[in-house]
Amino acid sequence: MNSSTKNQSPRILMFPWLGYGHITPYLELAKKLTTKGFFIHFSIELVPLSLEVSSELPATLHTTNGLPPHLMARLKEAFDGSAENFSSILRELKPDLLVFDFLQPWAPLLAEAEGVPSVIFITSSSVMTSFMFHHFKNPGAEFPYKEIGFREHESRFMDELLANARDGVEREKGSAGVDRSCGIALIKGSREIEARYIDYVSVLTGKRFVPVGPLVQEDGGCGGSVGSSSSELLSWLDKKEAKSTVFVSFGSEYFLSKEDMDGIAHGLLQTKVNFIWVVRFPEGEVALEEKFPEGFLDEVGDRGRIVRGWAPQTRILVHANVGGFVSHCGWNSVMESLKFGVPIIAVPMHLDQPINARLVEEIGAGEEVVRARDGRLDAEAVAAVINRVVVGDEVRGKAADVKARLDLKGDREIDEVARELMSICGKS
Ligand SMILES: O=c1ccn([C@@H]2O[C@H](COP(=O)(O)OP(=O)(O)O[C@H]3O[C@H](CO)[C@@H](O)[C@H](O)[C@H]3O)[C@@H](O)[C@H]2O)c(=O)[nH]1
Repeated sequence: MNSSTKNQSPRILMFPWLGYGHITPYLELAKKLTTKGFFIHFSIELVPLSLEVSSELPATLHTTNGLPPHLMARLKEAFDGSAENFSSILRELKPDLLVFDFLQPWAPLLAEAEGVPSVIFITSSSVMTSFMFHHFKNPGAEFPYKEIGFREHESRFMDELLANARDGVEREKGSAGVDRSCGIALIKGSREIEARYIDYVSVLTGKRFVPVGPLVQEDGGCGGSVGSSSSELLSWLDKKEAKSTVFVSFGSEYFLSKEDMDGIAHGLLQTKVNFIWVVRFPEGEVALEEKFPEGFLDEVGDRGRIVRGWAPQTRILVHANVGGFVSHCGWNSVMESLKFGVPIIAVPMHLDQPINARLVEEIGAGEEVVRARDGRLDAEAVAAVINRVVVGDEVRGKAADVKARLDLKGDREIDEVARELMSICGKS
């Protein structure tokens, strides 16, 4: 954008939390808003990592998952310690608006001191956000939507979330920064699938939540180039039959346990579907034979592809030969699958994922593999759900309906967001 456009356009400073699942929705929102006449500044690298944290970080670790708790606390401190740098950025840029993440609820206070209004943008689902606020505001009371909740074997996740929430309650009086958001709160998602949860979280917080839409690239990013190993993978997929292949991936942070690896591997073997499975391990490069059940890789042959570390997920999901997504139900993965009409075989792991998986079942665009009472992932259950979702018509049909509804909605949600933000910037 040239400097004259920059001078006339309302300028937004975006400040996501430094995690892949947070940065990408902020980038997608930024791209959409530039098409609606905004100029975007993007700030992510603020942490003074010279703080003793960096020397102690294990070399193979690429996420905060599995980070020793004392280092996690230190990392959080380092993030909070970036406040001073952030103030100077605000002073220098003097944006018309700050868009901030709920994990950095101190940012709007600094913006206020510089006379800059702020709007929160939450990258989690509305179902999860309303569920959490319900528990902040009404401890002990049952969530009004009965199908949404943790199962017995997942109770520790609820404890985990509430422990985080308690931290938030102490630091932010339970608002996670929503109170400081100017007029509205933005959230990733669409009224087409979450209307009642968007309304409920608005009631709970007294703040109008405005969904920004799925924020998924229309064509799965097919315009850009991919590396040679990815292009070889996509050529392999081209040769398979329509809707014959499942994509198996568990986001950017989680490492599967040995038991879950076995359950999924044996489950896949019991079906006839083709598959692409993205695997990563906390210890970095290890021999695949050590990680999969004995004989698995030979038995699979050309029916499956194992990808180490990272695959072009959206390109795979948009491909006509993909018929299902075995997913942990991270919110970005759910939105990508729904946007491309790919039915979900839900295998939630932790955090918000079980709640997102219940939503996927509720809207009918997928089915969950229900674990045994002790949390075990049963191969027969994995295979049965894959077969129902990929080979049967019912779930696929519902996923196609959801896609059609999201497509029909088009850019109307982002148009509304742009109108709201223009008015907060005082430009409408
Ligand atoms: O091989 C891969 C793996 C992931 N992705 C992309 O990475 C993102 C993954 O995001 P998500 O599905 O949300 O999973 P996580 O990375 O696990 O996200 C974290 O953040 C989410 C949003 O707050 C939460 O819902 C999750 O529980 C939490 O683990 C998606 O855009 C994927 O397309 C790839 O492109 N290739």
